Amino acid sequence: MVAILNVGYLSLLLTLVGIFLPLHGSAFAPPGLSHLNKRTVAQFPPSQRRHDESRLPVSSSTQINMGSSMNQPPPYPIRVTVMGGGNFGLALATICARNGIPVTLLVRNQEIATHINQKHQHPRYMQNITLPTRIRATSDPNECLPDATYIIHSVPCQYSREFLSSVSEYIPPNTPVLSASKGIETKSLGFMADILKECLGDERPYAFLSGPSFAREICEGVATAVVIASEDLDLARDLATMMSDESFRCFISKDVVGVEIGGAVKNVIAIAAGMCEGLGLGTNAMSGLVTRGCGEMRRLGLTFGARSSTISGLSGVGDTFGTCFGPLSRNRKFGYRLGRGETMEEILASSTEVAEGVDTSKALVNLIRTKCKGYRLDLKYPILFGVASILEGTTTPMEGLKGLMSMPMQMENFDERPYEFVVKEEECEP
Ligand SMILES: NC(=O)C1=CN([C@@H]2O[C@H](COP(=O)(O)OP(=O)(O)OC[C@H]3O[C@@H](n4cnc5c(N)ncnc54)[C@H](O)[C@@H]3O)[C@@H](O)[C@H]2O)C=CC1
Ligand SMILES: O=C(CO)COP(=O)(O)O
Repeated sequence: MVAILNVGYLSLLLTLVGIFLPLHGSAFAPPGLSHLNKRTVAQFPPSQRRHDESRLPVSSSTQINMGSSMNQPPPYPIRVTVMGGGNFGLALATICARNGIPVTLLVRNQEIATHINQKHQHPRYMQNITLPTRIRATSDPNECLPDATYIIHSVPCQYSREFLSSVSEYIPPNTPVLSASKGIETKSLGFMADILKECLGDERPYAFLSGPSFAREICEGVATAVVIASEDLDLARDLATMMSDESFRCFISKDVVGVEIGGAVKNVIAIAAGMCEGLGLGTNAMSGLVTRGCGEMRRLGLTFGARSSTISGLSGVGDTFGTCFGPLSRNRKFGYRLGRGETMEEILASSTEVAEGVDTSKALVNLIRTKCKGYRLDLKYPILFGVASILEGTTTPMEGLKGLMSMPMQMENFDERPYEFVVKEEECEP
């Protein structure tokens, strides 16, 4: 009996190890940077060689105090700057620091930078988390952007344009930028890819990180899997290799649109899921709502050229599950309070956290109205339109629920052929 249990335990352990092994590592390769460590010191990641040869090797300021770390630094000079010292910026900087990479956090205020440098904690975000000593913070873009090998952007979507415009002059034309922000800008109806290209130019290589990845769990070193998408697969591969370690596993993709649509829509579905819980509904309602929400995400994704497999992947269904069912989501919490009967004004006045789904919801329905063909789009996207009208104050969560429950009968999947046709086809089969 003990032997059987041990075999079962061992195979479960091996499965988990398989899921979270670093991107290029063989089953028993050392964790983190295993692929990069195979390269000689003279070699650099292919995306860097191609885009930025003139700027390698980087300045000697790379050799800052390494502090204590689990992993060895990569065998070539590299430095990362994370723009945005909020929850996720801190988490992304922590991942890089854990992998031995000198990382600078660009924050808005020098007092916060000094606090982080001295106490290795953020005064406001990530309470009770001690940051790796390798993370340095500054409020001076000139100090950390011109010689960064990679720049990570982690400022909320609605503030990104203003922020990027203020720092663009410090970012050299070829430096690759990895965006971790999720959402659609209300003014332009653009995704992060559009905002970045408009603010930093469309020649530079961009990548987009998304998936179920709560900042706190990352900082606590709990196993997390994400996807990094880029039209430049070499860049996605290099970033994924650089960031993957024993607790952070990056997959790669070329489907930027799909990854961005998932990241934006899941926040709106999470608000709906929170309302469902706040209304006191049960597991049946929640499961039905989230599944139908993912269907709307897929419909929108396919309209915009995303791959169906991306929607069912980490950045789509995966992040939707994390955000709708996990306790940490700010969007789910926002929806919960709405479902309990609080008004938008009350929630906004008493909350220090940004629920990005609120703005994204507005942007999404405008985007659908502008870009999608057909009439009664609200019947094609009832959850997305329903959340928007609740946030606008034209419907209550209870009325929204009643609306969903009295929808006209329709095929479960929008791309299914009508039933009669399928029957006829089957009848014709030999
Ligand atoms: N928190 C999380 O667990 C995750 C967050 N993300 C994404 O990362 C991005 C950043 O999110 P968080 O770090 O959680 O946000 P946050 O609300 O914790 O921090 C926002 C940061 O942006 C900075 N900022 C720069 N310009 C700003 C301006 N004009 N107004 C307000 N803030 C400004 C703030 O100083 C702050 O450091 C978001 O798009 C979010 O969707 C993605 C995955 C997980
Ligand atoms: O995107 C997230 C986790 O993947 C964070 O979600 P919230 O913004 O709802 O907290």
